[in-house]
Order: sequence, then structure tokens, then C-alpha cells
Amino acid sequence: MIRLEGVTKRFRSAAGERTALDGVDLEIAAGDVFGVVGRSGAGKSTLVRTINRLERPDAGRVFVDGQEITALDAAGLRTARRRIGMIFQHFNLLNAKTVAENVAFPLRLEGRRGGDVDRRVAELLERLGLAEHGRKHPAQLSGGQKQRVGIARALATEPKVLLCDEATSALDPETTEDILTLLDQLNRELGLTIVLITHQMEVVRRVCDRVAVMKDGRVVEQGATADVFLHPHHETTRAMLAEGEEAFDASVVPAGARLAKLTFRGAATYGPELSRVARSVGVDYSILSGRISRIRGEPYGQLTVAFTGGDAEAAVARLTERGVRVEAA
Ligand SMILES: Nc1ncnc2c1ncn2[C@@H]1O[C@H](COP(=O)(O)OP(=O)(O)OP(=O)(O)O)[C@@H](O)[C@H]1O
Repeated sequence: MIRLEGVTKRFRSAAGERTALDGVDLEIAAGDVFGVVGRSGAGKSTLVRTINRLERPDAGRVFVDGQEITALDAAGLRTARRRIGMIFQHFNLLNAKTVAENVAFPLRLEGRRGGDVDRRVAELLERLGLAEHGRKHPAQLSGGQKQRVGIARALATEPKVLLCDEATSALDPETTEDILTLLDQLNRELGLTIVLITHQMEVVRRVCDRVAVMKDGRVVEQGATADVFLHPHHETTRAMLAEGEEAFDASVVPAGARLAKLTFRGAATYGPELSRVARSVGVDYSILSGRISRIRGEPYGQLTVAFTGGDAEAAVARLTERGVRVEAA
């Protein structure tokens, strides 16, 4: 659905030249929720803005739904943008207009008038739970409601792609969850391809099928969210995932222990595998750190354990046989 080939973007200012994107190749499949993460300044916003050509790359090509966005003239770009909606951290609503007028705005730009516009706006407000707010102004709404208006406006022209630039970063955790549930629902019900940039790893865990990690204008790691988040390779990914997690205290590790990081996925997360294996080979284990959670709905458990008092290698071999991934801790 979306393909970036060697996309490079430089910004020139009084302070000098800055390469925001440095030869980025990326492919996003139709119907995916695709996350882009990275530290501040990594190039996430610039990347997402090349998809609807709010930024024009200095080199490389961008394709959306088979069309080369980087090659379009102004009229072609106007048409293409109807198929690419976008929402923003600070909503970017027209404050002097009502909610209904905000949602109608992209339809009016297309020259649509009258009952046709009213019907479409009513349908969108209903779908987004805003039916009773149509006559209000943005200032009368909560942050979550404002973002719903942003989404309704973005969906007005029936886009195939929705770009989300830090769309939940200004919201509290409960409202963030509410908006993510909504995006998830729109992805499933409308088959909408969603590209979501965020610095919140929880957001990616919750809704993204796939994720790309950026550093200094480059994609340094990408793949299925569960693979990247459970087995990160790049230092940036590891560091971002480690934030807020407590590392175990090395002084508590029993003498002579064999440390292992165990990953259980799916139903095995809640199963008694570890205890069974320990019993069958006659080892003890201590849990040093652990987490049970979900990635895009799939349960996983990740434990760091210390095996002692027996044949730890046999325990590792048997866990591996049973589908538990064992890595050095
Ligand atoms: N319009 C611009 N003019 C000059 N420099 C820019 C412009 N837009 C972005 N940059 C620079 O390009 C680099 C990448 O910025 P970008 O906003 O894409 O990063 P980001 O990963 O989205 O970061 P953040 O999370 O802070 O928004 C940064 O160094 C930024 O200062």
C-alpha cells in the first residue's frame, strides 16, 4: 500500500544543514497498523509527512496505492490526498467553526454541497460518538472528543490510509486507550491502513501489527511488533523498551546460577511449562524479573530466571523443545 524508496530529506537553516531522512526504504502493507518509533529528532514526523507530501523529499520515491506521490503535479496531489487522511497531536481543528463544519470542511474543498454533505457529516459524527456535539465549537470539547473530530474530518473523504502524528501524546492514559480502541476498530471495520508515529511504546504494543524504529533519519530495525519488542536487536530499541522497566539487581543472583531470559507466547504464557520442566530435570529456578502483557492482543510472558542446583542446560534444551525462546540474560 505504501512504499518508500531511498527517501532523503534535508533541511537548511541558519544553523546549517540537517539530514532529517537519510535514504529510508520502507514498505507498509494494506490493512496494517504500522508504528514508527524513535527519539525526538529521529525523523518520524518528516517520514510520515512525505507520505502525503507535506514534505517533499530531496531524493527517493514514495508510492501510495500504486501511485507515485513524489511525481504528482498540484492537481494530482490534491486528488491523491483525499485518499490519505491525517490526524495530529494538537488536533489542528478550525476553532471558529462548529464540529459539523470542521468535518464538512474537506468535503466542501471537493466542491460538494447540500444534503450530500449533511448526510456524510451526520454519518461520521454518529460513527465517532459525536452525534450530540455537531453544533458545538472545539473549545467546548474534551481532548478525546477533539481528537474524535480530527478523525471524523480525516475520514470524510473515505481515505484508504490514515496518518497519525503523535495522535495520543496530548491525551491522558484513559483517553489514549479510548482513541486507540477507536483506531483499532476503524482498521478492522474499514480495512484502513494506519501509520502511527509515537514515542509511547505502549501505544505500539497495543495497536501496531508492525513497527519501524528510527535513529538519525534511518530505519534501524523493523518487523512484526512482537518480534521487535520481545527480541530487539538495535541499541535504540533496547534502550527505549528498557525505560520505566526495573533491571534486576545483580547482587541477588545466586552463586553459580545459569541466567536465562525466557519468552512465552500465546497460550504458553499462562501454562505451567517452566515448573514442569524444572521438575522433570530436577533444577530450581528463581525469578529475577518478569512481565506478562499483550502485544496487539497476543499474550506473552517474559521472565529472567536463575537456574540452580541441577542440570540447567537440560532445562534450557527442554524449554526450547517446547517452544519457549531462551536467550542469554
Ligand atoms: N521544517 C524544518 N526546518 C528545519 N529543520 C527541521 C524541520 N522539520 C524537521 N527538522 C529537523 O529534522 C530532524 C527530524 O525532525 P522530525 O520532526 O522529523 O523528528 P521526530 O522524530 O518527529 O521528532 P519529534 O518527536 O521531536 O517530533 C530534526 O533535527 C528537526 O530539527
